[in-house]
Amino acid sequence: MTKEKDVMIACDFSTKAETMAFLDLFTEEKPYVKIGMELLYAEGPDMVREIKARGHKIFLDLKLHDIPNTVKKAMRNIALLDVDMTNVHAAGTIEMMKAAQEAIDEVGAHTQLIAVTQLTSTSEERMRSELWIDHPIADTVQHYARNAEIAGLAGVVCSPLEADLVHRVCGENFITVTPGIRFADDAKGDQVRVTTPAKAREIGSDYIVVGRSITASSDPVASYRRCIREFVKGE
Ligand SMILES: O=C(O)c1cc(=O)[nH]c(=O)n1[C@@H]1O[C@H](COP(=O)(O)O)[C@@H](O)[C@H]1O
Repeated sequence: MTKEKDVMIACDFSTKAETMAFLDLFTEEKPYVKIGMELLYAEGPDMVREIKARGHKIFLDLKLHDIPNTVKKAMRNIALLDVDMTNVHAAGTIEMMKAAQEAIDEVGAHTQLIAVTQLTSTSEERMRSELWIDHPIADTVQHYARNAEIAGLAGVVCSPLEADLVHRVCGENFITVTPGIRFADDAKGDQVRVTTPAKAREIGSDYIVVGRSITASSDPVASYRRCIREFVKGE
């Protein structure tokens, strides 16, 4: 079975006006968009409904991490928006991830739930010295992915460098959504575990999440198309 691959644009803007002006640039395609905390906290859920009504698929990235009961209730409200994808932190435990999935199932939404394994801005050194996680990052990612699978989730967020490792433990149908994407000549910024769209394809990511390499580009549509060519089409 060939799985769908796609490019998600991280719309990390602070206002609706900015976001809509950005999306208006795309006259020929309807990119999969990721809406995060910055925009949701500023503009509220109506913004999500509006972008959905314009025909975009939406990954609502709110990274829930709390006690199971609170996460379940919050996830119910996300599920009612019927977005295509949303996420929690795998560090919240299997019980918390199960509670989140239950909320989606109870609402009957088609939303795919995925779990963040280790943020792409985290290094192994920082995990050891600050978080006291004394395991290689790849092992932690694999272990958290397995926990997400046990909880019944559809996949994980991980670095593109780890997509293959995740598929090896959780199978090819388990979705890998991978931020930490940069073109070879781009600045890394706050990201640590990064690679290019072409390399992400080679390693086996299912979706790449691309923010600044598209949104801060002098020609965002051209940069988006470059991601599609390199990652989806393998050209
Ligand atoms: O869940 C995410 O989307 C996410 C997880 C992660 O580990 N790393 C990560 O960068 N992200 C998000 O992916 C986007 C990456 O943006 P750029 O670094 O600008 O490409 C941001 O919106 C982050 O919030």
